[in-house]
Amino acid sequence: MAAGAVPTPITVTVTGAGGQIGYAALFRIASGAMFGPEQPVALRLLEIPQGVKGAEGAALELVDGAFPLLASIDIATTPEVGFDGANVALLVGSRPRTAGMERADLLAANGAIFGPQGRAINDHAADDVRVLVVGNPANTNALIAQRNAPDVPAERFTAMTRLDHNRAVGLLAEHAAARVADIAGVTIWGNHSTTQYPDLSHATIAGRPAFDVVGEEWGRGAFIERVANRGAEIIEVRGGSSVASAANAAIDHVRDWSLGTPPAAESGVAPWTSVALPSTGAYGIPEGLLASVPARAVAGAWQVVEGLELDEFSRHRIAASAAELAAERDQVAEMGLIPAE
Ligand SMILES: NC(=O)C1=CN([C@@H]2O[C@H](COP(=O)(O)OP(=O)(O)OC[C@H]3O[C@@H](n4cnc5c(N)ncnc54)[C@H](O)[C@@H]3O)[C@@H](O)[C@H]2O)C=CC1
Ligand SMILES: O=C([O-])CC(=O)C(=O)O
Repeated sequence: MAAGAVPTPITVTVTGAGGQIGYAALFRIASGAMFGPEQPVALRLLEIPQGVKGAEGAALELVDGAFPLLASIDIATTPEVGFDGANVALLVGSRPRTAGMERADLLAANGAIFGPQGRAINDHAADDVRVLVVGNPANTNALIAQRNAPDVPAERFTAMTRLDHNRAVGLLAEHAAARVADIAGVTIWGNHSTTQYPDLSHATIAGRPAFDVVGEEWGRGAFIERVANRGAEIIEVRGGSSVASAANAAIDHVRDWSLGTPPAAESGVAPWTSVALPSTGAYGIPEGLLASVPARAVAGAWQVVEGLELDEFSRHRIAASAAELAAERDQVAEMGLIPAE
């Protein structure tokens, strides 16, 4: 690109853009939080007819934000139009859980959304499309979308466990009275559900093993329970599911994917984050399941952090969450939501 030339806008399609997470995410995307302060964005808001007014209202307010990086705003009501030329697809649109519901209850309600969206991404999105599924049950919805998009490389489909990751880091920092910036090596393994395994066995706080600082009993007990049930805790306290922290995590996820995982802080521990990616069999997770693993983004692609030693506790927890994902996969296969192998 010639010096001083303006980069081509990145087209970001946000489904459920008229809903709560959409509302919290759009303004930050427009402000440059996702791709940096030099990169223009074209926003595409995909909604169903009942949600269009919300998207229209958000679009009016986006104009009123006078964001220098916002190249255009379009509203679509079909996935074919909504994903046309999309470079980044944030699949948020789906029904949120309310008090007393488990994620499995959402499979039937939301699974049907992601097949047609996967097909539209396959047929209409840009060749470099990158997909992040936020709508729950996120991992299995992402599997449905991915399996319905056979022409898109499987690893371009991801599901969001960055919120769990950020929760784990935030709660560890709070408990240890440490700085977030001093924490490294936290991993969320498995499903974005209560079977997830927030793992501190490789974590460090200012270079010291986290278990030496907070104790293994807390790190393998109350900590895991708190992180895995944080979504329900938020629903109980706020009266609705996480919104701003979810939007924040989605932006963190796509920003790292596009710009790379930031370099190590002073503690020197090579950083990683947590991403649900189609498994290639690493760490004993059955191939194809979208399970959360430790990963870093390099040159626009996620790389799984390899070679971490897992003790019996960790292996058991990872296998249990992977088994839940396999059961969800079998359930949606029975429902005809993913094509037969
Ligand atoms: N992975 C994660 O860490 C988290 C996931 N979530 C999930 O995110 C999803 C959205 O949450 P909220 O924004 O709070 O819900 P919301 O109900 O405020 O918004 C959802 C929006 O999606 C729209 N929608 C429904 N079906 C659609 C379709 N087929 N195409 C396009 N849009 C569609 C609705 O009209 C609505 O405007 C929920 O499934 C929630 O459980 C929420 C927090 C964290
Ligand atoms: O718990 C929910 O339903 C929303 C969610 O995914 C979370 O906050 O982690």
